Amino acid sequence: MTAIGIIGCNGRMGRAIRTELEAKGLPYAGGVDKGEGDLSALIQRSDVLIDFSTPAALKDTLEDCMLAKKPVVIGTTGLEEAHHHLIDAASHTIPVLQTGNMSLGVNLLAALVESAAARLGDDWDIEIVEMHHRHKVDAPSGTALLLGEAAARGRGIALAEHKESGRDGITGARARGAIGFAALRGGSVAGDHQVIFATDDERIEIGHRAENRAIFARGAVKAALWLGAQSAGRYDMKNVLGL
Ligand SMILES: NC(=O)C1=CN([C@@H]2O[C@H](COP(=O)(O)OP(=O)(O)OC[C@H]3O[C@@H](n4cnc5c(N)ncnc54)[C@H](OP(=O)(O)O)[C@@H]3O)[C@@H](O)[C@H]2O)C=CC1
Ligand SMILES: O=C(O)C1=N[C@H](C(=O)O)C[C@H](O)C1
Repeated sequence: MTAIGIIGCNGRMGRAIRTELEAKGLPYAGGVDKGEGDLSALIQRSDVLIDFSTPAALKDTLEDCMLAKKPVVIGTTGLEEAHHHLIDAASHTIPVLQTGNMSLGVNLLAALVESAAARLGDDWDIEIVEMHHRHKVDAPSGTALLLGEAAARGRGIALAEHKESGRDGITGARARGAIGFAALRGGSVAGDHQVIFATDDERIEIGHRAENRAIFARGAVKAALWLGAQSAGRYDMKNVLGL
């Protein structure tokens, strides 16, 4: 049976994944957390790694996984362009799955958003609103960015060139074709996302609400079991879920 190791094992997601492994009777190879545990030793004794920690940990994780030729599932968000380059480079040596959201619901939502964006012209403004618990440190959320990428793909544009986030003060009118982001933080919200398509006189709103972290943990474990049987390459949840 596939033994799964967790990077960030004591965090909210680390704990949720341990609960999921126990519920499914799957072997837990152990975990590391900030200043706790030996990363290389964990990777050696694991068949697949799951990372829900912090972007700062990613470089060491990928390097050690490459040395040991172990697949890794990356759920950590707040990743920048340089992190994505590291993932691309590692994926030539090992299987790597990275996603801003492990749930079936959000990944299906992304497919719907891509399809709607492909059918609607750029006189339909796209805005993405997300709300998360008060402890979240990154914005926009990884999921909001995943949905923004889906919308941009549908439109045949690059998100980086059309992203508008953090509006404040005299911002000027909205640019035609922009994809906007708004981030709310408060309470214990596990993760709400809404995609709004707005044109003159009408609006389409589609969204997803996570009721707790079990959906992310379930997706992460499913992804790890799937990734353990893949060859080197970069994957996302669409590959796992067959979407
Ligand atoms: N893709 C998805 O589906 C989901 C992604 N996420 C993302 O996962 C990440 C973790 O979320 P969450 O569990 O809520 O956050 P937490 O802060 O609860 O957990 C992160 C854990 O990682 C630890 N950590 C920090 N640095 C390192 C390091 N260098 N090596 C190992 N562990 C480290 C933290 O320790 P300390 O607290 O001491 O810093 C903490 O225990 C976030 O980026 C979040 O956005 C969350 C849910 C779903
Ligand atoms: O930090 C969280 O909690 C979550 N992070 C992910 C994100 O940034 O989208 C996924 C989920 O929404 C919960």
